[in-house]
Amino acid sequence: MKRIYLIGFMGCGKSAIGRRLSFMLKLPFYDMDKEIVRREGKTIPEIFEEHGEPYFRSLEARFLREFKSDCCIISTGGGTAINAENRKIMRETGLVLFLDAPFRDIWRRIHRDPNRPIVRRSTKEEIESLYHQRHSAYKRAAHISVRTEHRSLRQITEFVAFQVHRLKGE
Ligand SMILES: Nc1ncnc2c1ncn2[C@@H]1O[C@H](COP(=O)(O)OP(=O)(O)O)[C@@H](O)[C@H]1O
Ligand SMILES: O=C(O)C1=C[C@@H](OP(=O)(O)O)[C@@H](O)[C@H](O)C1
Ligand SMILES: [Mg+2]
Repeated sequence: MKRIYLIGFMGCGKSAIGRRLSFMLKLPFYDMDKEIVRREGKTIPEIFEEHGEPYFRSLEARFLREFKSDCCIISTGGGTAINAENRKIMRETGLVLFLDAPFRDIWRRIHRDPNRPIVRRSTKEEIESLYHQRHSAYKRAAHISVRTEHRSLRQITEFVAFQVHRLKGE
């Protein structure tokens, strides 16, 4: 089996669902943000502040270009799927799932989080506009879209696991 990628806007649940899915499917889990933080020895806000956003984007692209393992779950960052080369790599090396959450759920989850530099530097209106701008890139990248509204983490994880089994059986 190839890789399973979770994509979507900040706060849609990529990290939380990826971790649960890895327990459920007994597959290794990689959270791209955490891998980048570990390799750089800096937090995401520190990387943004000290080196700028383009440098962070180059680290995301390099992670995908150089990553070697198969049969694993990868939670991307909210901006990963915006890059065309990243989309191509993900679609060619795995199954790409878009966690499609409504903006009001997203905003409730992220607006007070100090670890997301894009949220820290923007107004609610700017984040909402970014949410709409990015939506089509997520749709383009994804093999499957999963609507998360009114669903618990457990329900979403079970649904994603079901989709993975279904596709494996085809
Ligand atoms: N469907 C959901 N129901 C309840 N809480 C959720 C749901 N999706 C995400 N969360 C919570 O929202 C927060 C942000 O989720 P996270 O996995 O960090 O998002 P992402 O990695 O996509 O930015 C976490 O505390 C997570 O547990
Ligand atoms: O949407 C974005 O551009 C970002 C999302 C973050 O990941 P999450 O989607 O896990 O919050 C992290 O990669 C960084 O703060 C930039
Ligand atoms: Mg995350």
